[in-house]
Amino acid sequence: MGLVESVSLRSVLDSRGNPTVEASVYTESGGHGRALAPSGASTGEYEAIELPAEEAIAAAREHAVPRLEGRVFAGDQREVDSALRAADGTDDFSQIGANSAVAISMAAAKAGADVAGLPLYQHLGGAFRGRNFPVPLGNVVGGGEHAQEATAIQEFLAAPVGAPNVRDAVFANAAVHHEVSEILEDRGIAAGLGDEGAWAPPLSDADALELVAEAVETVADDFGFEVKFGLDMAAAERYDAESETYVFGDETRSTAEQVDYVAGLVDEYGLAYVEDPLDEDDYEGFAALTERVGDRTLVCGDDLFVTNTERLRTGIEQDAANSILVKPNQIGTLTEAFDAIELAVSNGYGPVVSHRSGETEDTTIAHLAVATDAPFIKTGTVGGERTAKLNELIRIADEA
Ligand SMILES: C=C(OP(=O)(O)O)C(=O)O
Ligand SMILES: [Mg+2]
Repeated sequence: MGLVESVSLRSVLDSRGNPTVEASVYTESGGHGRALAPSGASTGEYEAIELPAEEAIAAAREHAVPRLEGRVFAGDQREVDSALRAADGTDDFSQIGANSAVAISMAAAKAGADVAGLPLYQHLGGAFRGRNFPVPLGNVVGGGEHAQEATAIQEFLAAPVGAPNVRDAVFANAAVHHEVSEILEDRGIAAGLGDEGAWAPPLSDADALELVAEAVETVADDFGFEVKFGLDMAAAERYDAESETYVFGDETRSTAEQVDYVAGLVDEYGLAYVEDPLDEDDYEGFAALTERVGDRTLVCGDDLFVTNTERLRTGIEQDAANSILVKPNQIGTLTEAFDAIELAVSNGYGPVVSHRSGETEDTTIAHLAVATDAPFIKTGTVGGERTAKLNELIRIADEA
């Protein structure tokens, strides 16, 4: 039925104007799936390797495609993904590229769904999937590696935790984005947009915190439900291993000071979410912060866990966090992203399915979040490659 007949690969544009890998999978029965790889800028040291698109395509054509065509069924995701692993033969997909791997993995899932005549979320989630929808975390202000001359903290994320449905949540985030723009205009602060479509104003972190707090309060009043906010500090990008300090703008902090600082922000601003507050090697620092504030906010590991079950297991053993960011291209296959979610959930960690700063019109992560009943999805606020996922969530909610 769903035997893979052919796999084709090409290089296309991503949202930063860089080449990325697109895969098409066709089955003998006429099923088809197409998927595109995203790309990070503030990548974790332990992520699977993204190769230059043309290199990844050539390597996958040579090593992976022959192991798939006529040999695996598109609907059998584990079989597809273990064929990709076997074809690559390394731990980090450095042979065929995690970008080729993830594009093929997601395209096969879509071809499997097509053969089964099911929407992707239903194919992935099965008959017993949950009925919840993820709360979208929407990047409204940002800097770090995603914009020049802007905040040191990478992302300020609206979190409409009280929204009654996914549509209202998505529109609340867009309203926060508009509100931020109005406040900036009133204060005469010119700002461009960062890679993810967030405002990138030349503000200190302290000023940006005040501004976003004001914007979410206004929108919460307008919409009549609770809208909080959170942060992705992307602290690994700000950690200087030699001096063992974090440098955020004009401020330099020791690890203990960084823990104090973040714990203070959680209480001062009622933060719903803090991602990568410490360096990607600092399980201990994460654990110290989680002990302090883990009962009232999500402490999420992105660069810390890189969607890798082994690193997540270490985190679980050390009580390092209570949440994991899930980016399929960090690990290379949908199977391993699923495994990370399953391990997280069974240990009380909340999975947050996530886009990358370099994105495409691909909507797989919206389906992945719904299929796994993930409590949160982080996929921007405005901009076509972000709204592709947000609008897909609204469509899924309408049809579910
Ligand atoms: C989405 C992020 O950025 P990037 O894709 O650049 O890693 C992130 O750090 O969570
Ligand atoms: Mg991050």
